[in-house]
Amino acid sequence: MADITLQGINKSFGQNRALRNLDLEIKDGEFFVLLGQTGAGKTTTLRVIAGLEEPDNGKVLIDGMDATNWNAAQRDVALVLQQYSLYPRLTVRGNLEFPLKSRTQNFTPEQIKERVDKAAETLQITRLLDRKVERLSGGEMQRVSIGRAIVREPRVFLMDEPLSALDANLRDVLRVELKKLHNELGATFVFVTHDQIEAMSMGDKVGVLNKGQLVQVGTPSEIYNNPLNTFVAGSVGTPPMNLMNGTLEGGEARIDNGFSLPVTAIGAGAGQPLKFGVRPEDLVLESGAPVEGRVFDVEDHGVIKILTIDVGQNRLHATVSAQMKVALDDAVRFGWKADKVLLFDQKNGRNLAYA
Ligand SMILES: Nc1ncnc2c1ncn2[C@@H]1O[C@H](COP(=O)(O)OP(=O)(O)OP(=O)(O)O)[C@@H](O)[C@H]1O
Repeated sequence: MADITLQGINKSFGQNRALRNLDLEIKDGEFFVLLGQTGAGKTTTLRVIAGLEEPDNGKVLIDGMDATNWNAAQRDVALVLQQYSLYPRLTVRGNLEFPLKSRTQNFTPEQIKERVDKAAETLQITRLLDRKVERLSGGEMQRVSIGRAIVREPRVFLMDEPLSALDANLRDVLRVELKKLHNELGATFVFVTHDQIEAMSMGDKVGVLNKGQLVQVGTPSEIYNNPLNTFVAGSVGTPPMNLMNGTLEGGEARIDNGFSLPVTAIGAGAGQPLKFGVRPEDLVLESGAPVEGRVFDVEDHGVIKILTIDVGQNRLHATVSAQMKVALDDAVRFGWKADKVLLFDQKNGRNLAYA
């Protein structure tokens, strides 16, 4: 079990600044998700925590102790990767035993068997123990790689997009299982992904990384409901938040080349160029609503429909009930939930509620 703290970490590869003054605090036993697009610095952050990458400056603390100069083995962390990195010719049991048989470990054969059997049971792969790894499916292989981390009983599990090579159904199953595993083990998990659904559904805390900087850390609902800026607002939600340029006048949002609707006054933002943010589920479609738009696209998702609506020069997404009868090119009327509209500074993208 361990707290992890990164303080002022910088890491460059040549001209390329992968991490910029990164501060991060992960609490003991937390399921912490690092969310970011490709190249944001997620893997580099994990490798710095693991002791596989040396930061140019800054500190890594584990349980409050300065671990910056500790090697990977001293840190007692286990890394699970997207690529399985298993030994294909060994059996599942052979792969699970492997980390316990290295020269620096002093486990008796009984202890090894006990740990392997326990991990296999936890991951429901007992029936596969004698099978060669090369004859497993992708999902089974990923369970084995997680098993290889579990047998070591590390203080921290570092997971680098472990589900991204799996098909969607299997990803859903393993997402739930990983959360259960985290509860059972009570260990600290740091989980890296570019998939916002994974991040929001798994994390106790989510840290949003952009260009080597941590933009916001919060619970999934804080990140969703109160994004620090337009970058975070656009990083979570399917489809993401609608963002429209406009100004605030007399308690109304005047959307450029579009429409006017009331917003709950927050006492800031009048007279300056703004971006108004509203989630697709906070647009309200009903006859008699104040604004008219035209349906550009309809996506039927079974339980809900996602409409793309053109209003003047703005293109908005709205989530509606699957029962709503609507077709391409229909005229629809909508309003919004005035208390759900967020105001962002148009220039720097910051949520005015944070300013
Ligand atoms: N060993 C390396 N040599 C040179 N550049 C590197 C190296 N490792 C990472 N980088 C660069 O550092 C930046 C951050 O990379 P990193 O792999 O941490 O991002 P990431 O968020 O994990 O991306 P992805 O989702 O694509 O894996 C990228 O611009 C990458 O090209």
